[in-house]
Amino acid sequence: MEMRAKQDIEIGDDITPPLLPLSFSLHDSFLSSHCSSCFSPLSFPPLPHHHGPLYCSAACSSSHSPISSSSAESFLPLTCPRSSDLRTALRLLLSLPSTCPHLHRFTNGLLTNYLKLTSSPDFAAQIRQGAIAMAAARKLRKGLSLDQGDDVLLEEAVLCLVVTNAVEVQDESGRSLGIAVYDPSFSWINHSCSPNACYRFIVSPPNATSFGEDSGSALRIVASISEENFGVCSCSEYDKGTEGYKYGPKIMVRSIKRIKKGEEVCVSYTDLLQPKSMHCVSFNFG
Ligand SMILES: C[S@@+](CC[C@H](N)C(=O)[O-])C[C@H]1O[C@@H](n2cnc3c(N)ncnc32)[C@H](O)[C@@H]1O
Repeated sequence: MEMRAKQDIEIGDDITPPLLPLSFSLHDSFLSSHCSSCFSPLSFPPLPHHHGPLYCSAACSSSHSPISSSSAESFLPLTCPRSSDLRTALRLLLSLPSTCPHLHRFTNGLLTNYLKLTSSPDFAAQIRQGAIAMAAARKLRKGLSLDQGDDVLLEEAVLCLVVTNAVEVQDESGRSLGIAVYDPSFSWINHSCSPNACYRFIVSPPNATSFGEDSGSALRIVASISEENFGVCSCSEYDKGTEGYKYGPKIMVRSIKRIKKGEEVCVSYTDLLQPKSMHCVSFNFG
């Protein structure tokens, strides 16, 4: 899938409204200093060696802690590498069907890239290890233990979905606080080394209106089926999307060039200040 402009767009225009995430998680190193729900800095000093979620307000706690506890993330081993990926995937599983009908794309329209990602034996082993940790946590929450023969395909697919679609959420100083997965309005936008749009985050506590949030901008892009997906899926299958969060880091997309109606809208998935040769090669989209 790809996204195209619905109309002519001028440079510097907002092309999406602020979008709330479908799932998100702070990186381990920010769990003790930032709110796990809205990602704003906590007003009290960091709690050393703290691993679970902390919240800035009762509103954040009541919106997020039920999700955090039903996702089974507190049963993950403490030493999991990149546990923000696993927490994001576990939280996403709460809103997805418990079976895995399409390995290639979930019913919310998001691509998993399962076959492509698991074609590398090293990466396949990492995905499997993460999926086993997730499946074991889900079973432990029910007082059960994972059996050797248990199928972890659903967990593997959702972890691949996170790897494919999650973006690093940065604060104003460019620090990467955690990751978030957004619905197809954002996630269907492809990468370009010469993008015509960029994105930024709105990280603020509930009820605080941040700059740009009240701009009243509408969604000015529309899904289009790329050659690769032609005949495999139709946009209407995914129109409803998945219900996301009420709080969390919001994302907005803005044009950085004039874009003509029908033209594909692309962002750069990486820091454009890196040498060009590096970031184009690293995605291996060839
Ligand atoms: C966030 S998704 C973007 C939407 C995706 N094209 C889809 O059909 O859902 C990221 C994935 O899209 C594909 N992709 C993104 N930009 C691409 C590009 N410039 N060329 C080829 N594939 C691209 C890669 O498979 C990548 O892992």
